Amino acid sequence: MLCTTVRSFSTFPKPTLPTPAQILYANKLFKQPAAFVKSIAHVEQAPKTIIPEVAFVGRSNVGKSTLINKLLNRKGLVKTSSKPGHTRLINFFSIGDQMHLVDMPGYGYRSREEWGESIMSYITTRDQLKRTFVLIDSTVGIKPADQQLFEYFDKLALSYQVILTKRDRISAKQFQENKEKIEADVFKDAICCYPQLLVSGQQRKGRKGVLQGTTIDEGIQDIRWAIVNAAGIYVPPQATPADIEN
Ligand SMILES: Nc1nc2c(ncn2[C@@H]2O[C@H](COP(=O)(O)OP(=O)(O)OP(=O)(O)O)[C@@H](O)[C@H]2O)c(=O)[nH]1
Ligand SMILES: [Mg+2]
Repeated sequence: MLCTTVRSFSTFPKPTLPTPAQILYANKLFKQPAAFVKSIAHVEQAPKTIIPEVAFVGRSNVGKSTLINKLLNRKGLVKTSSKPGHTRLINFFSIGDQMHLVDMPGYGYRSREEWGESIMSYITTRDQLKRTFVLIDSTVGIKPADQQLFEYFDKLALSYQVILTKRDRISAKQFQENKEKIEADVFKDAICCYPQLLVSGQQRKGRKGVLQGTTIDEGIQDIRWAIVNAAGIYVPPQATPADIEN
């Protein structure tokens, strides 16, 4: 059986930060035309392509749809709402026909059973799915449903990575405290989780959106690189920005 070893947080691998060339590559890729592909209720209806996919999951209202718009530099391509439970189907968006971003309905609003059926079968059976990004609201932290999901991913050896959202809603000090707690909770037993916690947020008017020493835009760029990397695109660490431009 896979994933039976429990590693302590102190031995969890250190994240490898993207190089300027890798970030440039990811930003260029995300400038390609983005389009809505289709909405599905069951995995059998998913696009019959071999394009690599990454999926975004998390509690209702955590900011999944908003983040996809931000990654694609589009305002209204993905429908968002201040009311939880807005996204009801599994929605596919393409970038330059090279990759699919998959927006999922949230959990924690309607029954988990209902969420579980269609989404779990997509997550567990879809070969094209290369990584699932689990969004956690940085102002709220990890809830039992998130914890259950992490355990499920680890049990099935499915790779996932955590993105902390709504960074702009709390002070730097509060964010740091919440982040450390989330980090300790996520990595305590996780063995299939990528070690870099990613961060997103909205820019606030009249205030530079700062994320742990970097800007919100830089946080979004790191997420773009993580997606490109998950899709299996390799940009060697020794590549320079000039290599990418040429
Ligand atoms: N301040 C702030 N608000 C955000 C952020 N991300 C999302 N929101 C707001 O949170 C609300 C929910 O965002 P959505 O993107 O629709 O959330 P979702 O996770 O797709 O929700 P469901 O589809 O219901 O599962 C909207 O009002 C967004 O404007 C963020 O980073 N900062
Ligand atoms: Mg949504």
